[in-house]
Amino acid sequence: MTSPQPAVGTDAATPLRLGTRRSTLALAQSGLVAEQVRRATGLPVELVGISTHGDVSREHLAQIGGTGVFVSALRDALLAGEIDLAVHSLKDLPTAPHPGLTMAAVPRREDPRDALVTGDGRDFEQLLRAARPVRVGTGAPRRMAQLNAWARTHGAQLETVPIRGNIETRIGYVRSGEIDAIVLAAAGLNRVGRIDEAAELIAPDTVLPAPGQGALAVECASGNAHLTAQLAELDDPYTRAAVTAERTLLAALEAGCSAPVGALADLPASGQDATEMRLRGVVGTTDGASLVQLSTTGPVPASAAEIVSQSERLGRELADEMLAKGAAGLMGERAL
Ligand SMILES: NCc1[nH]cc(CCC(=O)O)c1CC(=O)O
Repeated sequence: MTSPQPAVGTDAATPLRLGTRRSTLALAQSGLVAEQVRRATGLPVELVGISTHGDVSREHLAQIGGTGVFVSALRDALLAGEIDLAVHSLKDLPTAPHPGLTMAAVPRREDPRDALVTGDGRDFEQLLRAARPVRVGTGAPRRMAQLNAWARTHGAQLETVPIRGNIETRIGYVRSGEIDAIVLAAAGLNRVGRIDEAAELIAPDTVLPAPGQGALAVECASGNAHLTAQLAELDDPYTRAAVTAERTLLAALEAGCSAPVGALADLPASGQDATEMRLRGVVGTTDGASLVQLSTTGPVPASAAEIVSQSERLGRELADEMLAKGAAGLMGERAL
């Protein structure tokens, strides 16, 4: 994985060290960003594999707090100066900024939707017509709430099975027939080259993705001003605005990373002429019996300065409306 170091004494540029986990998805994401960084800086970039306790003990990890452990190992390496930059799935990052680190770039987001992989290629509604409860592999409260609500509109029943592991392992449960379907982020499937295996890309009107889903965050040490400026070239202002609105909504609902909150900011009108940004949000009980789903619109930020202020305002506005409709009570079930 590590490309050859330039021999000592040569005048080859010192490579930028991009820290990455070794999962297929992490390597794919890091590889994509490494290529963009090479183009933007003209510097060589080497991938540095970071092993985490979480990679060693996955079962335990799921119980002690999911992907947070992976994020921390990369952040520790950044703060220790062992690596220069790290790439995270934005949806795995806590909403609070991390002291000493800067989110230097949010590259252009790809498909934010959830995808459904099924054993026989049937889509969700076809599966619901089966006589027995459909077994869907997901432990995410957000997905459980919205899939259960969807099943209810068809008078059907779901059985959600909390499966764990990386994308390959999860698809394996469907292929072996242990479960009927699995829900995965389309972006992740796409990055590992398996999007063709999706039976359905789920419309956000039915299942809103996790805040930040499909987007990446490129992080470096705040003190590294030169690199921060170079990485800014990778930033996509529109993606930055959208994920800022989504993550502000999440934070304002005071929801943790595993809370049943879906959010998506997009442009309801297509193309360059869009003047409005729409933010949709949902919270619900995991059984899908109660959902609070609302949307609001605001102006598309016209400048870098407006991205933060306008997107944050949109996120807070929608959170206030959702809280007024009882959102807090629905999330409260997590404490039970
Ligand atoms: N929860 C783990 C995780 N974190 C990011 C992705 C996919 C990539 C992305 O959303 O950018 C996934 C897998 C999944 O939810 O299917």
